[in-house]
Amino acid sequence: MLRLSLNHISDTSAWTAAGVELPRFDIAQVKRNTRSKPEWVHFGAGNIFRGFVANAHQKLLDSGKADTGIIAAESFDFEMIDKVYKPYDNLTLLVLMNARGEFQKKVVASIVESITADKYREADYDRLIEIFEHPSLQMASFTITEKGYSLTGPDGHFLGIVEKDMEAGPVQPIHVMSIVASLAYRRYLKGRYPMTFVSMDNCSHNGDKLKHAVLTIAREWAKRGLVEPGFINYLEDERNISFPLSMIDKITPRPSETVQAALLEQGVGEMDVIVTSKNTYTAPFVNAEISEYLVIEDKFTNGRPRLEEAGIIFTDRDTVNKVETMKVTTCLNPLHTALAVSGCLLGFTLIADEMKDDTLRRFVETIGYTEGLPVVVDPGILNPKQFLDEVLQERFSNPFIPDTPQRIATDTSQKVGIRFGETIKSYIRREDLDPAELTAIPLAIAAWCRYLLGVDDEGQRLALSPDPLLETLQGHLAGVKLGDKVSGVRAILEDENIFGVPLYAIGLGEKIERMFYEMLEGPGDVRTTLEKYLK
Ligand SMILES: NC(=O)c1ccc[n+]([C@@H]2O[C@H](COP(=O)([O-])OP(=O)(O)OC[C@H]3O[C@@H](n4cnc5c(N)ncnc54)[C@H](O)[C@@H]3O)[C@@H](O)[C@H]2O)c1
Ligand SMILES: O=P(O)(O)OC[C@@H](O)[C@@H](O)[C@H](O)[C@H](O)CO
Repeated sequence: MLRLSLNHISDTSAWTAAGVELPRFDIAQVKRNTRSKPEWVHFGAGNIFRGFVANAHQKLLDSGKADTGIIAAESFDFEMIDKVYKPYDNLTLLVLMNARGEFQKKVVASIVESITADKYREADYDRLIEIFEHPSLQMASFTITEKGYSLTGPDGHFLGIVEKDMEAGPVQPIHVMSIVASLAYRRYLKGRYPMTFVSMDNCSHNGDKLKHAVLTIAREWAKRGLVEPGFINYLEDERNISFPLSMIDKITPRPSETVQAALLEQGVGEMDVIVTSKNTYTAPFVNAEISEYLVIEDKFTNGRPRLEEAGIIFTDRDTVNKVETMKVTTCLNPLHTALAVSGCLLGFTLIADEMKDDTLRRFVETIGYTEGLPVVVDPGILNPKQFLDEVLQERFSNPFIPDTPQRIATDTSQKVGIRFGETIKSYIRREDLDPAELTAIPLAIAAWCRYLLGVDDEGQRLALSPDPLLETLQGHLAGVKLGDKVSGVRAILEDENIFGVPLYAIGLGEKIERMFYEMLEGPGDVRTTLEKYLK
């Protein structure tokens, strides 16, 4: 039985016989190079990082175009490092699946160190500081989910840990944004060396969001005299520290037990899927689709790996902004969220199965083609219609991609403003369009509110995916049952922090409420409401 470790992959013939591609570079040498000349740290050691970003870098290592690896830093869920990085020598088995169900298997070894950004693990934390004090460091990248950048809670006030970090200064940070600010401060003190921070999360203007969060923390420290004013200038000056925008796209589902079982049949063992106590789904393998796009604003202050030679597009800010707007607000993520909440309500556990359902297919086609495309931003480098065609006809429909509505429904409160609010804003801006005429987007929002009830379309209890606002949102719907004609749904819909638009002022609030109450009438009425509006 093959087991993922540096020792085991040295038996190349056994892995090759199992159809697994192996790294073609000298891992020990790259590890030594990285130790003495660290160039790239990544925060958020999750699936997309291992399945896409690390694999892209491996292409450079394999072809001799890079000689240092990536250092994975985990600031939130330390169990991942302890359970799927260290025991497997930081290796990942990447499984890419095409629409015929064939696996392309590859060992990704470009992550050569894994570190917990845990102030109680001194050796790790000291190494992180050493890395940030090193002039060679070119970039820190991030896939920490949208909520990772959030410093405030539902009430608009700073989170408790953020307040503590602001009081304590750069010595003992807990929140990932404080950790980053504090490491940047060490770099500033050491030599004011330049570097670049690249957010690769699915949020609009991700680089700006990262910059805003890091600067907010730093400014609070400066106000309290805990850092010098020069540090703020250092962070603000784009010749020192840059925060490019990016757009990342590759459907990377949670590791699936079906894939684990198939790997076992193909002779690869010890691939257990782990759900950590912080609810991260992780495994020694990552399963993903083949399609991938990563577009990054080319604004690096201390050099960068030649990732363009691994298929990554570097371009100007305006183009990234457009391509990200196209994907996150129109052509992929809104459709995903609509399938997520409706799929959970209707008992689906696979996105591809939802695409076989006529009503749900019509639902996302209407959001994409009918409501999204008229206001889509055309980035020039990718054609929105072709991108949408590929999403709907190939990517979502691929039955071998084990993606679940439950994964995508995670943190929906953090995403609806971007995924639906931006299109609604475009309808408000355009004189020839009226947001009140929209149908499928309000239906998706109504379905999300109906989902928050925690009762599926058959009237059975529904376990909801984690969401930082879940308690508050469910509080508005407390005691509401099927058949009720009153509820606190209006309080949810009125919250402009969530949707980014005043739904009632633009004639959508009442419409969504109406749809919500129709879905609430009785068992089966989520489906009948969707059918009624999507005829
Ligand atoms: N999976 C995909 O299909 C995909 C595709 C494109 C973009 N993305 C982006 O990448 C993000 C991560 O996706 P993934 O598949 O790697 O998820 P994952 O669950 O495998 O990993 C999430 C990572 O974020 C960290 N994290 C979670 N909450 C955090 C917090 N509050 N503070 C700091 N770190 C936190 C976790 O510890 C983990 O390292 C997504 O939220 C999205 O923005 C994902
Ligand atoms: O990762 P999230 O939580 O922002 O969103 C869930 C999915 O919509 C997302 O991961 C997509 O799979 C991804 O954006 C495809 O590129």
